[in-house]
Amino acid sequence: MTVIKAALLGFGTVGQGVYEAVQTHGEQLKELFGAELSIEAILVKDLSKHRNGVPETLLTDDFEHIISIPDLQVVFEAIVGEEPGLSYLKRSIQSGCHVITANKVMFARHGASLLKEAEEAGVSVGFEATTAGGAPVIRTISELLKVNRIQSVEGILNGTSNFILSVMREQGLSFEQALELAQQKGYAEADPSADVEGFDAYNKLMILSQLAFGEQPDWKIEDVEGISSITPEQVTEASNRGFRFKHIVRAEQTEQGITASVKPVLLTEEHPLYSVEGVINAVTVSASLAGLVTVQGAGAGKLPTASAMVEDAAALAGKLNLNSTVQSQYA
Ligand SMILES: NC(=O)C1=CN([C@@H]2O[C@H](COP(=O)(O)OP(=O)(O)OC[C@H]3O[C@@H](n4cnc5c(N)ncnc54)[C@H](OP(=O)(O)O)[C@@H]3O)[C@@H](O)[C@H]2O)C=CC1
Ligand SMILES: N[C@@H](CC=O)C(=O)O
Repeated sequence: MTVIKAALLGFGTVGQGVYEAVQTHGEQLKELFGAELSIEAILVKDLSKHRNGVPETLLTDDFEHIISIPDLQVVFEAIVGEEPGLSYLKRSIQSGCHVITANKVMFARHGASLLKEAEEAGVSVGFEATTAGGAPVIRTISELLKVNRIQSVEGILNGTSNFILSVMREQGLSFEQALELAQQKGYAEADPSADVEGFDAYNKLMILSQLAFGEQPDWKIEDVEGISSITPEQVTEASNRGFRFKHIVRAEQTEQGITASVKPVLLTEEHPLYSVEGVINAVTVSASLAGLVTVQGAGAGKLPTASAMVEDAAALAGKLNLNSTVQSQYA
């Protein structure tokens, strides 16, 4: 059987979601590609961990094993931190693979150079999953607003923070209880301080700024404010007065350059982001011709994030090599 060989780096919340999505939506992918998308190997850090629902023979802790798979065409990356993700993706690009990443920490800092390397190598980089999970904000800006000049982007970009603020208000949970729930649901980062101190939203804003304005604002990481100091009493008092705390990011093109902010804000019912609740993210783009365009959807979690990654894979239809009748060891 003709297969498109793919590898998966990381088998945590997101990696498991990608594996599941490829299995449950294999027919749709096959129809798009005219061949089966086959996950040939999965890179993990700790081989001794018990993993459900995946053949043990697929697992490896050695990237060299992955990169030496003959005719490998697609590498999905869902591991944590700048390195080794960046090096693995560079190696994959140099080997002629298309890469698809969810790793925003890495992509916020190195996305522009990775995209350049990929262009030179004639392959593509999918990064929809880096920003706003399953809500297709990257594709909306990069493919549907190509002629428009983007004036600003504003929104809620951290699912964990929005979830915490929502359940503190709705269910009267403490900050710690709400965070624990977000962790159980697979929304939070491995180090959740990235979520609640605002750095995750900061990284996503950097990615959007690069995409929308071709550059990132020149500002210091100390300017980022998270939600960790907001108390249940403040949430309740705000709610009684008709306000909701929301963690809002904003970047705007001005004559002086790009200005940006990442901070909690009190919103009234009239504000469009007031009713964006739970793990949902929303981004409003102000575009020169289209006006205000809002994209909204689940900003974190296993399947919404996997959705963004397999949709990036779907965008490779027509770019993949289907001439070889490659034999998968599993087909
Ligand atoms: N969770 C979410 O909703 C979203 C997460 N992301 C991003 O996706 C990426 C993955 O997130 P998530 O799945 O939640 O994270 P997890 O912590 O659940 O999983 C991380 C996976 O990466 C593996 N890993 C970590 N370090 C290495 C390494 N050095 N070499 C090989 N494998 C490694 C781990 O291996 P092992 O299992 O052996 O420990 C694990 O399988 C992160 O960059 C995150 O920021 C993006 C959008 C949404
Ligand atoms: N921890 C992140 C996961 C998705 O990017 C979040 O909560 O938004």
